[in-house]
Amino acid sequence: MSTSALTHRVRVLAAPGDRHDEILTPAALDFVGRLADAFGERRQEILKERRRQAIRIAAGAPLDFPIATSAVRGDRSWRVAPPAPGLGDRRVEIAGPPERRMAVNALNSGAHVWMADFEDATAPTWDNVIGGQLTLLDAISRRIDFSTQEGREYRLGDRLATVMVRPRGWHLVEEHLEFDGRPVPASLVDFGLYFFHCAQRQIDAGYGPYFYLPKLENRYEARLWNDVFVLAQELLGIPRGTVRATVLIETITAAFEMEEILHELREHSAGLNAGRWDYLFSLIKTFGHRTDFLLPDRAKVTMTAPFMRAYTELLVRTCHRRGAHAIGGMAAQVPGRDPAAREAALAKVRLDKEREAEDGFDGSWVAHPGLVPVCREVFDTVLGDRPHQLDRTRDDVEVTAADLLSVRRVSGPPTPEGVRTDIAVAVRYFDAWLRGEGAVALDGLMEDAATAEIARVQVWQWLRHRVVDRETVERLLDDELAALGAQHPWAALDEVRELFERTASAGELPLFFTPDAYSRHLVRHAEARS
Ligand SMILES: CC(=O)SCCNC(=O)CCNC(=O)[C@H](O)C(C)(C)COP(=O)(O)OP(=O)(O)OC[C@H]1O[C@@H](n2cnc3c(N)ncnc32)[C@H](O)[C@@H]1OP(=O)(O)O
Ligand SMILES: O=CC(=O)O
Ligand SMILES: [Mg+2]
Repeated sequence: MSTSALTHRVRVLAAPGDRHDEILTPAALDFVGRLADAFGERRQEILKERRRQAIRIAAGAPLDFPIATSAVRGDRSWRVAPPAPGLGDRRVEIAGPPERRMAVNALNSGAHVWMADFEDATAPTWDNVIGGQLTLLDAISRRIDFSTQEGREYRLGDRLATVMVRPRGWHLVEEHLEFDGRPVPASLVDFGLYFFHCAQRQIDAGYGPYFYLPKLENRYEARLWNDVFVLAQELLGIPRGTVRATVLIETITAAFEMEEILHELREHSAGLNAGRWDYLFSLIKTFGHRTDFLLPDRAKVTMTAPFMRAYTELLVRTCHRRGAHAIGGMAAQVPGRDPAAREAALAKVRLDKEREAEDGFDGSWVAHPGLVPVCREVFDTVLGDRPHQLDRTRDDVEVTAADLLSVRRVSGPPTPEGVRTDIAVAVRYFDAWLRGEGAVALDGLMEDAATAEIARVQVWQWLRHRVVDRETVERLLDDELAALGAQHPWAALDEVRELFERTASAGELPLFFTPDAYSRHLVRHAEARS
């Protein structure tokens, strides 16, 4: 692709970092500029529609499977594209931020897929965003090997996981890149830079440019992604249909449009994933104002809760009817070092994966290399030599709108320990995120942006329904901040307090904690460079 007149409309507003010029080439910026030019307005429309939908629901409009698309659901003839090279067998997928050490570990972990994550597991500092692109470029070009000062060697082995990249969601912008004086949608930055530098390299290596798409709320958002793929392939002369993308069903509204989302993306679809943590967050956020949606401690809302089960059962049935992989969600446990805690974590992960494999999922996510064997073992037992179980069409599953929303059966107030835990998680995670870490292990659990969203939105909900009083929350917040300060003298206590107060205890509920926190705390503007 030749650079075009768009280059001067794209500006980098950040100080040059080490090797950033390898990613921010004029041609790559031009490519991202073209995507921003073509899709920036539609992204705005999508955000407006999200707000309109939230208002409709708050005013009492029922959520249901859309009547307008009943023909798509009723037509048994369509299927998604067949699995692309490297995506036929996905029984174990490991997620993690695109950081060099983690990348080598994930690629060598024995998992079939590495989900390189710019969304829930990455705090989007400019260094993390461009560093992540460099990690991907180096990994895919097989020049990522390195040794640490302590003499530890990180070398890619012979059998590597297939790379799938998760760009940031439509709600975020990248303020260090401007197109026509406006920040570029973060989704287009992460997707565009990876696609520009690595799509052809991946094809040459026998794979392709593969993606995970986060936080979609409806079919129009899937259509937008499909159009992005079509244009991106056209611009780089890559055959249409080379891209594959797995959509995370992780919002309550998307659960009502699973078939439509597959249909929109069908020539590029690589199935659906049960993004259970954001799903729970979305449910609370969407219906937080209703007392019948009051949820107790996070630990009590498990995947066997009827409404969570309805969601995963529907996901498997929907995917398999359309020839698409159904990928399970993230069990939050990480192994840790203490042998007893490790055993307990492994047992919990095993149970979770067993349920998924028996329900018909074709594979599932793990958060840590130490969990790859258990996930593999469970899926090996169910799949045997078969790469997947697409033939299990789950015609026995019937899920209604009421089933997806049957929260009443688990609803109730929190325990004092549940309240304390959520405040501790939010405080500790916000501190890590503000320092550039998007995923952390806290008390044996993986915490990331999705789980932190649950923590803060639960506190908001409990305050709103007065099942917890403000004084208690303030006292616990003080305690947690004091404990954090004692443990980490460098912690950004004032910023964390402010972030918590704005997102968990303010009267109005911000839709995400990340956009505003990003603008206030992670953006480091410098003179425009191009
Ligand atoms: C809700 C969702 O969206 S889930 C998906 C998004 N979330 C994620 O992807 C989180 C993925 N997991 C992680 O980031 C990490 O496991 C954490 C942060 C939770 C814990 O990491 P650590 O504290 O480093 O764990 P631990 O000390 O046990 O790690 C041991 C080794 O395993 C590596 N490791 C741990 N997790 C991963 C991972 N997901 N991918 C690759 N390597 C990993 C570490 O880098 C470390 O390697 P090293 O010895 O070479 O330095
Ligand atoms: O992205 C995954 C989730 O559970 O959220
Ligand atoms: Mg998520």
